[in-house]
Amino acid sequence: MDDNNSGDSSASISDKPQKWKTSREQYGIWEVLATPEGHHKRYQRFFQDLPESLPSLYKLLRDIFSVSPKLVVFFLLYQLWAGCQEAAKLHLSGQVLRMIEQCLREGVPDYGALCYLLVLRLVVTALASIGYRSMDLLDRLQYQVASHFQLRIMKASTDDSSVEYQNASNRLGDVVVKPVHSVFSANKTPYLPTLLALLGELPTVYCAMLALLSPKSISFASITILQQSSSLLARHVSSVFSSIERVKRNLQSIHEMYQLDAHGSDDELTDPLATENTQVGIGRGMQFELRNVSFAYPGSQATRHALRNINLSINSGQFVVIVGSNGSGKSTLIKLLLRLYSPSKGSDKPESQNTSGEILIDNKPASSYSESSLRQSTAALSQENIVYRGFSLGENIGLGFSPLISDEQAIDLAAEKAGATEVLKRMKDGANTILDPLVEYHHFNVTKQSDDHPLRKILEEWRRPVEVSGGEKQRIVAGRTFMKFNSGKVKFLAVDEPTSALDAEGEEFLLHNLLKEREGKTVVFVTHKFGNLTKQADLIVCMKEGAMVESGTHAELMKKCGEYSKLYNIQARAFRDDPTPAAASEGS
Ligand SMILES: Nc1ncnc2c1ncn2[C@@H]1O[C@H](COP(=O)(O)OP(=O)(O)OP(=O)(O)O)[C@@H](O)[C@H]1O
Repeated sequence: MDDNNSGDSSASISDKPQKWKTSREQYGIWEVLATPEGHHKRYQRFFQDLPESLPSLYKLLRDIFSVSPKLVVFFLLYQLWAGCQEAAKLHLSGQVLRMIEQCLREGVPDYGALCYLLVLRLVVTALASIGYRSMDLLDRLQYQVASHFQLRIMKASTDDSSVEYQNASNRLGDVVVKPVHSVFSANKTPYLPTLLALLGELPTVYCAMLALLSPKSISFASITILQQSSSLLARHVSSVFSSIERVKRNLQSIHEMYQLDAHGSDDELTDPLATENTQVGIGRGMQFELRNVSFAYPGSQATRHALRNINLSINSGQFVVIVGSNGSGKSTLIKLLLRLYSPSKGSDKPESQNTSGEILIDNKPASSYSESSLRQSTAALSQENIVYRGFSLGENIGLGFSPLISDEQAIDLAAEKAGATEVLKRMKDGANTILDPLVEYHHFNVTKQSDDHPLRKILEEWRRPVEVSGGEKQRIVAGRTFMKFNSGKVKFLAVDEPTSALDAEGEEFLLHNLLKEREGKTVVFVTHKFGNLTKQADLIVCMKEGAMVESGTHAELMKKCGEYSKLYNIQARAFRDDPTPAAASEGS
């Protein structure tokens, strides 16, 4: 969003004299534009538009009725009842009080009439509570009406997809527009709210009984005080109940939050990474040792492990390349090194029976490091290109190291290393471009206004999509990784095939620049593309079906003529004049 005028609470937006006065205000990250209008003007406009809108309103009501006549009739009856119930309750209360007054004055109680009125009052209260619960049916009506109109819009604007929509909608069944757990628990306890509403009537029943049985022991003042204090009490009790309910719902999250907090602060004291940072500073990459690591994804239905019996040592500062066919476990291995998963994590869960082994980082168990310090010490670049909504492209890069999120120079440098400079230059607003700004309009139908309305013009401009290609997104995300290096704390760089959408030149540029950042870091790349990368690697790990089948340098593995050399030759063959397997098998 353009915030050039932030803080200017009533700057005029257009140069031309307009009949609209537009104000611009900043609320946090939101920039709010408005053309304030007096109430009388709004009503005037409403009444002017009314005759034109009446036929459409009539059609709408007819359509809603056609969707579900039964529910509509129920809705109307409910509205009628909702309007009457409070009046009925008030009327009956008055009758009961009059009857009690008569008892006190004349001392001759009319048992039958008083009991009749009390029962009637209780029935009305119960009906009011049941009626309120029937709002679920109205939710259902709302859902049916919404689907009906969505289908109509689809039919009018597009093609056959409306048939698919209708089928999908039919499959959804009679759902209500509410979280399913609230529907479930509401159905489980249908009588509780009614019972609570009836309990609220107890003071009235008590007064009536007292007036009948012992008229001398009560007075009007005591009845009034009892009624007032009991309604106050009922309100407080119900608010206590709802607070308990809220606490109950959030108890687990509160508990988890404090556990996280406690875990974080304990770890900070004992975290080997934190101590090393302060004692010897950075200067060497992380060292990894995997001992007999087997791993299955929690809850996975796969019949074989994602990783099987991996024994691997990665020395500090090494450049390692992991290769292997699809599904061989390369990304999983990286995720374990990044401790996004852990072979022993969640050992109390049944699925962890499928995971075993140990990962050591700098000769200490990976679990002895806090997750937060590991996150600080690692930088990961993967195939996922997430550009966060609501942030500018520059901020998306800056998020890699948030203390410098407003530092244009640092962002420009990171963008340059990732090959994203041209992407930013291409945009009208450069690094300030927001790909998909969050735009809301409220209260006032901007799109219905005349073409020269200032808000309409701005809305159209904001909604105009800014397109970037997949490769350009990859460059922005790579910029975020380069930004993270500014922290000076990164000791491990994990790169998982981040160049799938990049052109050959962009790929080479990015990989070259990433390798230039090797100093003081252990670097692990996952790749399908052999060649320069594997030839430069200190160690190549070759994976097949979850197992590590080979490891060594390019020259060592080519001599072995095993899995690595087979995969390498398949790629090399494509670049040879004589692409026959025989020619290819001659080696590197
Ligand atoms: N989140 C997950 N949940 C369950 N199983 C998974 C998950 N991610 C991967 N797997 C499974 O684990 C195995 C190894 O997957 P992994 O992504 O590590 O392979 P890969 O070698 O990186 O493959 P590719 O070259 O296609 O990226 C595969 O069988 C895959 O289906």
